[in-house]
Amino acid sequence: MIQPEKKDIALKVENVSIAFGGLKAVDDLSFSIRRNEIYGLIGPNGAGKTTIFNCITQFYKADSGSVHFIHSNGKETNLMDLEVHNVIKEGIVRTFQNVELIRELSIIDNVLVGAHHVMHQPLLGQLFNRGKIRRDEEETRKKAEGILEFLDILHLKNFIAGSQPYGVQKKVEIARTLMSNPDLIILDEPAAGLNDTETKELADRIKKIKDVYNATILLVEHDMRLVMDICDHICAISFGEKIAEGTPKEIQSNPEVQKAYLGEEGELE
Ligand SMILES: Nc1ncnc2c1ncn2[C@@H]1O[C@H](COP(=O)(O)OP(=O)(O)OP(=O)(O)O)[C@@H](O)[C@H]1O
Repeated sequence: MIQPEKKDIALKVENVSIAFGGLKAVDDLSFSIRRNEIYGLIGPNGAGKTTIFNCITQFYKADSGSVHFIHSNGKETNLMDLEVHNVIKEGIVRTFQNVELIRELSIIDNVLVGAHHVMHQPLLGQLFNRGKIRRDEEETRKKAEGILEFLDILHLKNFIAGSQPYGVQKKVEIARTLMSNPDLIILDEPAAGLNDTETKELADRIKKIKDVYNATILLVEHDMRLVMDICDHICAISFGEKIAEGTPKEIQSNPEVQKAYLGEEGELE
């Protein structure tokens, strides 16, 4: 694979390792993601995909290695220096393997939760700037509605999130990430639980998100058709180690990858 130039890189994972007890879940893993690309992380069950996501977002602190995020203005941040709640302020957001919405709230309110850290005002500001706060809230609501429209679920905005089909809930989760103007969106198995039609629609949306929101996207996914269809580059891991990296075509024909998947349901087609 042609290595990207430094200025084109958005995320650089270098020699990251983490062990749980005696088990090395991620072992000296390195990869770089280009700005404004869709990058896929694949591997059999238990390969360490979610663990590396957690090491990037600082939910887990890696035992060794570094994770650098490079902003479009060239500023570089070692995410390992940050606490988990500060990672979002760098423009990095994620969705979870299992949808994590506030089930009792309406769809629009769930999306508005995604603007919380942008909206935060000190108490004195809240007392003296009521007009401005109202205008900000209106603007935020309009933005949320715009995102719901982009994802074709604006007509459902007042429905309770927990009452909606899984495909809709997944879209709401994605909508929430878009509220914070992210530079890097991390999607953990976005197609899990979706049917074929929903998966195709999701693939189309993820490509559009990349273009419309000018974001870089990192995803873990077992649905190989989705991965091969939308990813610009893919990293395949097995037992926490990188076994291959390249374009979808290169990954599909890689013998090591095929061996790792032998007997797995997710065939490389
Ligand atoms: N908090 C933890 N404590 C102990 N072991 C863990 C922890 N998190 C992950 N592991 C172990 O690390 C290994 C990698 O798990 P991980 O969830 O990252 O795999 P994965 O590739 O995301 O799998 P899947 O595709 O099934 O979601 C597994 O053996 C898992 O049991």
